This record gives sequence, C-alpha cells and structure tokens, in this order.
Amino acid sequence: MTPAARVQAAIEVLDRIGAGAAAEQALLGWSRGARYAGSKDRRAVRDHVFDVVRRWRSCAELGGAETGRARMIGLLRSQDADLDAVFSGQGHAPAPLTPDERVTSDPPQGFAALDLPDWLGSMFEQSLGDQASNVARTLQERAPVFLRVNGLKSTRASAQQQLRAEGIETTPVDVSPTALRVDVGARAVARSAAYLNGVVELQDAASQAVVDALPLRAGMRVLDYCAGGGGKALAMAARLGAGPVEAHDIDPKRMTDLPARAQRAAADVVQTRAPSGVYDLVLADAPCSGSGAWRRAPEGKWRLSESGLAELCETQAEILDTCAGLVAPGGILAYATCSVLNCENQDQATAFVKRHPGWTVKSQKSFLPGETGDGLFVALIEAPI
Ligand SMILES: C[S@@+](CC[C@H](N)C(=O)[O-])C[C@H]1O[C@@H](n2cnc3c(N)ncnc32)[C@H](O)[C@@H]1O
Repeated sequence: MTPAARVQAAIEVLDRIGAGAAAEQALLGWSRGARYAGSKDRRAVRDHVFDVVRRWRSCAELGGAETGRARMIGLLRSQDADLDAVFSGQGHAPAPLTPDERVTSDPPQGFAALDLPDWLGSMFEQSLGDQASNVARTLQERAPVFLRVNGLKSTRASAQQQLRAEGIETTPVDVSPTALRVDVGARAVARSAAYLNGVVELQDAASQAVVDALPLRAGMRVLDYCAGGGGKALAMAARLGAGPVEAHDIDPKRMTDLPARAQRAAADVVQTRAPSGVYDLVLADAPCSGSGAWRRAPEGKWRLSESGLAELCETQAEILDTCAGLVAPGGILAYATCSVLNCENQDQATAFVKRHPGWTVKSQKSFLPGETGDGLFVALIEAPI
C-alpha cells in the first residue's frame, strides 16, 4: 500500500469508530477485508487511527468536520504534512481536498486543544491543578513501550544484553529497579527469546513501581483481588520469590492467559474463585476510568460519561469494602488505579477509612503519565490489630 492508501484505509476505520464501533473491532473489520495489506501497512493504518483517536476533538476542529476524512485532514494539518501529496485522488489515495476542506480554522482552544471533553477537563483541573494541561498533552501522544525484568530469571543488566543480541535496545527507567524502556525494536519483543523464556514481560514502568511500593515479604499470604491479565500478580510473585500469589477476578476469563504467563515466568501464581480466610496483603487494583493510561487506550477518554465515572467510583468503594473482610489484623489493603482523578484515588482511600474506623492510610503515591510510565495511584491502608 502507498502511504496515501494507508491514510484512506485509516479514514474508513475512523468512520466506523465514529459510527460507534470499538477501535480494535473497526481495525479488525478493515483488516479482514484487506488481504492485500502487509504487516507494515496494518501497523501504519493502526498508528494513524490511534493517533487520531488520541486527538479526536482537536482533529475534528482542525479538519472542519466530524468525519473520518476530516479528522485525518486535521491530524495531518497538525503535523504540517503536505495534504495535496496525500489527498491526490490517484490510485487508492483519498480524493483531492474540496475548496471547503482547504479553508483552515483557528487552532483549537481550551479543552478542545487538550483533547478532553469539557466535563473531564474541569475534573482534570480539580485533580491536577497546574499539572492538568501537561498531563492532558501527554495523553495526546503515543506511550513508550516498557518491559519488566523478571527477577526470578535474570537481572536488568543481563536482560538488556539478551535483548540487545536480538536487536532490541533498552534503557533502564529510574521509577522501578525492574523497568526497561524499549528504544529500538519494540515490535520484536513479543517474538524475542527473552520474552518467550520469561526473562522479560511487557508491563508499564509505573505499574511496576506500584508493585515496588507494596510491603511484600517472603512467607506472606497475598491476594490479587482484581487480577485481570495478572500483570501485577506476576510482578508480586517475582518480588516474593516463593509464592503463591492468589489471583482472583470477578470475570475469570480475564485470567485465561495467566497460567501460561506464570509458567513462562516461573512465577507461583494460583487462581482462586472464592478467596477465603485472611491475607497479609490484599491488592485491589480496581476497575477505573483508565485516565492515566489513555495514551494506550484513548477511546476511554471519549466514551467515559459523568454517570459512568460515578458508577466506577461506587464499584471501587464496594470492592474496597469486600477486600477489607479479607485482610488479616494488622495486614495491608493496597488500593491501586490507573487513574489521575482524585475521586477514584485519594477520595476513595479517605472515604474508606471513614467507613472503617481503626484502619489507617499509611501512604499514598501518585504517578503522572510521562516518560516513566502511565498515571497510577496506590494507597496502603493498614487494618487494625
Ligand atoms: C485494572 S484491571 C486489573 C489489571 C491487573 N491487576 C493487571 O495488573 O494486569 C481491573 C480488573 O478488575 C476486575 N473487576 C471488576 N469488578 C470487580 C469486582 N467487583 N471484583 C473483582 N474484580 C473485579 C475486572 O474484571 C478487571 O479485570
């Protein structure tokens, strides 16, 4: 495919997203009908699509309409691309620009320039103060790829060497002693021997730092109550050395890949449908807006509603209350989100200790999205003796 044909394909995918399809589904739908497209073409179309979804609002303003074509024009305009070279109408390229499409508007302002819905823009300001614009701008960009070095199998220096031998260049990231940022060869990671042998896992660097913040000690009974794919359960097992870490999720299908991942990593993680008794540490990595990770999953920014956020906050409080019953006297309830919004973070920890006299918030840590990972929050809440 020519670069222009890839843009035309992205326009078609964006129209499907604009009509309500999820981005992954829309890409899959296009990809199934595009047998002529090679892997580089598919990656390029995907990159165009996600670049626009991150900047959905400003691209529409810059392109002058809410169609896939207009948003793509808006994206290319923001990049100072030569629009006539792309919109040539030749071969599979998009049709030439109309006179209306040639008219450029003033640059987007306010929350449109930051690619946030107005209501969320206000919440960003309330939660992040003078960091709000910086965080929103960061969420307009692609996220770096990070790896976690599995301490059960390797050291960071040795993992770097193994990866380098496979053409993957990395840099240690200060936020966690296990984190590497991939500088070259990100697409090769999933088929590298280092990955397939469990030496490294794909995991955001700040997510690793959240696990670093947990007071884990060998011999503890540990539960990951919202384990999902098990990224944090695996990291906890690596820190504990000897397990097991018990992994639970309301939707066990989400843990389908966990046994294979645990085996690859030589990590002692067992699944439990019904946690019972009490644990020294319970991690509640709760479902949330995902606002700290909108570089990777940008649709969330546009699909989240005020009522949806309120529902998430209710669920978070319910999960915390349930988990409280699973923590041993003097044990730790660790509450984590990948959100930058106070209502899902500090406010939840504060409300929890108000509802549960005797419990105390021992520490809270927030990570903003940036060069060292996604935006996350973790609070350590101690149970009364
Ligand atoms: C943020 S994700 C977990 C990510 C995971 N800990 C990791 O590091 O890869 C939240 C998970 O919570 C699960 N969940 C939602 N409501 C729940 C509930 N009431 N009880 C337990 N798990 C729940 C979801 O199915 C989802 O897998």
